[in-house]
Amino acid sequence: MTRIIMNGCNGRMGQCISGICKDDPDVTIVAGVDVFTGLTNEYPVFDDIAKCDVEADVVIDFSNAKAVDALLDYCAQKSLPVVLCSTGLSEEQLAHVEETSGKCAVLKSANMSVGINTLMKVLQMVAPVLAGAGFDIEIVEKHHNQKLDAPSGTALALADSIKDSLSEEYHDVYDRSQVRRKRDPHEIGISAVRGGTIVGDHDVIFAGQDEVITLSHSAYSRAIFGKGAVEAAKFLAGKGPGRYDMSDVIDAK
Ligand SMILES: NC(=O)C1=CN([C@@H]2O[C@H](COP(=O)(O)OP(=O)(O)OC[C@H]3O[C@@H](n4cnc5c(N)ncnc54)[C@H](OP(=O)(O)O)[C@@H]3O)[C@@H](O)[C@H]2O)C=CC1
Ligand SMILES: O=C(O)C1=N[C@H](C(=O)O)C[C@H](O)C1
Repeated sequence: MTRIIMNGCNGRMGQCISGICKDDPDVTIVAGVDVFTGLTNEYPVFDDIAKCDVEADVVIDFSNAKAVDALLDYCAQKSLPVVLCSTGLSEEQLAHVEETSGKCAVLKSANMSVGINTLMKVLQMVAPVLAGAGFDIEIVEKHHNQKLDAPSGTALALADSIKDSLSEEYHDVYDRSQVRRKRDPHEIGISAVRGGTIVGDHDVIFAGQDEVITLSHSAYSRAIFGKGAVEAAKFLAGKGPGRYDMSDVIDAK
């Protein structure tokens, strides 16, 4: 039985994961942490990770970038593996993630779905061919109107996958409102749409001369992220210090 601390337990993803864990006999949430304590849960809830004094095997985090530093310090101090899913982390926080992975197991992924993680692999095959043939690369992401960060962590991770696969240097461009020049062929344009209850759509557009290829992923429910996070928690429990990602979880299946 994998014992989970759910950081951000009263948010959209925290509640989704609480439902998934109820139906999975191999996992149990032993405690939750959330600054919002207005919900009733079947496990104790702490308003600060530092107060969470329960025995656990792993933390799943879907909270807020602001919560991540205290979480990393807690996991490092307890040598507790952490599945880090919050997005919008600063460069300093990314360095903190790297440093923490020397003290405990850290699996950081901006998207826990099988589909997006497969798309990343597909992009590494496709992008060198299409970029080599002069296709421009653009990413458009769409999310609900409650999302705090833009562009999405997934859009940034898709762009990173593409850049890793290319021999020439490419750079991300987020805002063209002040630009008075033609598009640089080595740009990866990233655009964010926010509205309604869109769970998460990502289009990777390769635009060439008289032809366009678009690779799209649409999330129809948060369960795809929740199931991935619970599988990641099972995988990470008991692992020693180091950096892991969703491809480790998917490949281990
Ligand atoms: N990797 C992935 O696959 C996915 C990642 N995400 C990311 O996960 C994060 C959460 O998403 P979502 O569930 O939709 O967001 P919500 O805002 O619905 O939930 C986040 C919860 O965390 C709480 N919170 C804020 N600060 C802290 C803190 N310091 N300690 C503990 N809890 C805190 C919030 O409280 P309050 O509302 O009072 O601020 C809220 O209850 C986001 O960064 C999102 O981008 C989302 C989906 C998939
Ligand atoms: O905030 C969300 O909702 C989501 N955030 C993640 C991101 O920023 O990429 C993943 C998913 O698309 C939903």
